[in-house]
Amino acid sequence: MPKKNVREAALDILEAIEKHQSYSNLLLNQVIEKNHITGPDVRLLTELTYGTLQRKLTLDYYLKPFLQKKVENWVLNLLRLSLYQMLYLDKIPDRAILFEAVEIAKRRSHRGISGMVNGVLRAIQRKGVPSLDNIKDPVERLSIETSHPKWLVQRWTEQFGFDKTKKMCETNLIAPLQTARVNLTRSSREEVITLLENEGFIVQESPILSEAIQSLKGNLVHSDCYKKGLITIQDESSMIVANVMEIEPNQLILDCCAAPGGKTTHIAEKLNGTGKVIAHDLHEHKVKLIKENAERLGLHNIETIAMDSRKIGEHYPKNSFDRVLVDAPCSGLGVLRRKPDIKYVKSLQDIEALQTIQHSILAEAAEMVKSGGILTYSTCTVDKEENEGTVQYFLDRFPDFEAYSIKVPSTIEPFVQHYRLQIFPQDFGSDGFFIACFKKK
Ligand SMILES: C[S@@+](CC[C@H](N)C(=O)[O-])C[C@H]1O[C@@H](n2cnc3c(N)ncnc32)[C@H](O)[C@@H]1O
Repeated sequence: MPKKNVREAALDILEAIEKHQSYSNLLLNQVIEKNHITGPDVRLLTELTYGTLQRKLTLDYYLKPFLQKKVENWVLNLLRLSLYQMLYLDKIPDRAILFEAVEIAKRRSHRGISGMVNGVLRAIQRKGVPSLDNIKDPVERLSIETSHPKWLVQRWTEQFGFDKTKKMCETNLIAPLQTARVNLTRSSREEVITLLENEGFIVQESPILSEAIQSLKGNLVHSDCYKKGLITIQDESSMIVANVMEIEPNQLILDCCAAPGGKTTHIAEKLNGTGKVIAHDLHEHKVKLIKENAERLGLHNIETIAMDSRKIGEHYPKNSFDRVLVDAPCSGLGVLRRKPDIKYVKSLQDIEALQTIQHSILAEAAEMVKSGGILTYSTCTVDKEENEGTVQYFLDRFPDFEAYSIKVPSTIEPFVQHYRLQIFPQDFGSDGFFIACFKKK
């Protein structure tokens, strides 16, 4: 198969994202595979795609005075892609950026378009981009400067204050470190670090969790340690969830929203060969991912079922599980560093619709918990109404549960407030995340 030029591949991905064909991370992997892109080109493609997407609103602000009339979407994306390189990447000379942009425009269209692309980029080179100081409203300025929609910056400012919002928006522009969880049923963190170093990776211990490692160089998915089931790629915030569930040997645990199985497998590891985790997700193809992960990690105490967790009451007797986890489908506003497209497509209506689903799943999950058992609710989002609102809904609706103060490692303790934990991306450099526990009386 012919290899596609990296910039053209980036443009394809940007366009597909805008047409809502898929999420950026999935599209990137598909394009890398399809075009046999390898080594430094993978890094460049990732940087170009994520960088341009992350900075979309800022780039549009800069481009606006140079565009006389509306341009086709692919042309706008080509201009964004080129300007991103001109402004944020110092290793690529402007003349190379302009040359590539014009060549792509020529291949895709007629002379008029390539001339216009050339003209706009040259004008920006000559005149420079407009200053952000022209924006007087602080919320609007933060929105443009960090490329988050204004409604979201406004909402976060009302919920958490301007300073916290500013830090969050700025952190969302920084690529996260890859982190992994060591499968402690098979190895220790020290052993895995040595093995990975022998493979040429540069890794270090996580300062916040004893089973976590951080990769400073190299994609751990390609390591032998990963293939042999010694590690799972997982964000540190996600790893906190199984840590607060107070898992003990021989427990029966229900994971209501489990695919691809990051937390299911962590729970199974904590059960250390005893007990059982029953893992649900909506569709068979998603459940398959949990099975594959369990097999890779050599975990035999996991049972998977494709099921709508809004109907679990039809499948199990009441009060049958020691622990129940609802790692709910959510607005995902805590993972904007990994999925920048989310910030442009999620709306207030989405948050409300997701909350309704969360309420239904929690209502069913509540019935499943044994007396004295713990129900854990978590999301990878930062939104007070979605998270705290759901907690309040639950406590009001289920008086047989009480808010249960979560027990976290000492490094995370200062962040627990009112029994629950809202992690911001700037707190530890991990995903924005929310965790609350309820104990059945
Ligand atoms: C946040 S993700 C779960 C991530 C997973 N717990 C992990 O750690 O790998 C939420 C999951 O909920 C699933 N989901 C959404 N609605 C559901 C429902 N009604 N019943 C069961 N699963 C559902 C989605 O398919 C998605 O896989």
